[in-house]
Amino acid sequence: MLGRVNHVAIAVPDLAAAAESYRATLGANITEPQALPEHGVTVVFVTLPNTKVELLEPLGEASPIAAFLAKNPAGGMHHICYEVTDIIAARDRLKAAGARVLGDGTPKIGAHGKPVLFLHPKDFQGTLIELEEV
Ligand SMILES: CC[C@@H](C(=O)O)C(=O)SCCNC(=O)CCNC(=O)[C@H](O)C(C)(C)COP(=O)(O)OP(=O)(O)OC[C@H]1O[C@@H](n2cnc3c(N)ncnc32)[C@H](O)[C@@H]1OP(=O)(O)O
Ligand SMILES: [Co+2]
Repeated sequence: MLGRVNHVAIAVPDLAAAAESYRATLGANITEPQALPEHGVTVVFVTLPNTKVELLEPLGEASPIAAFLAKNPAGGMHHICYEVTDIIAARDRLKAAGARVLGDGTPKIGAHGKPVLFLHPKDFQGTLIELEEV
């Protein structure tokens, strides 16, 4: 069911500082900041030869990363995103297996303009999983 790792996400308290650290200190290519109010985050992607790193900063009053940053004020690894070819089939298979699909189970459009869903970290070894249809 799982394809490539699309991205690994890091929640950060200061997106500009994190992006500058990746650009200037690590010499990475980074994208322009993208505000995604429906997801409650602003993102920058670090583009790498084999995958991407997504830097996330909270946006708005009800950001889903606010509690995570309260527990990890300096930031930290937040989720891993796997590609799937059929997100509805993947969702239904996971639900049938007892995994908790977050939200109402309807995919949202993610940062790449593709449908995404999230799976509860307590069901997957303490790691929040994002699925992205490609
Ligand atoms: C940019 C768009 C898109 C893309 O295209 O790439 C994105 O990536 S958007 C990224 C942000 N969106 C989301 O994270 C949506 C899904 N997340 C959620 O619905 C919530 O964050 C959550 C996972 C349900 C957590 O809810 P929250 O209210 O923050 O915390 P809880 O207290 O309910 O947490 C319960 C439990 O889980 C632990 N936890 C929380 N977040 C993580 C995490 N990222 N990784 C590992 N574990 C996590 C939390 O610590 C709690 O554990 P205990 O303390 O043991 O109870
Ligand atoms: Co993501």
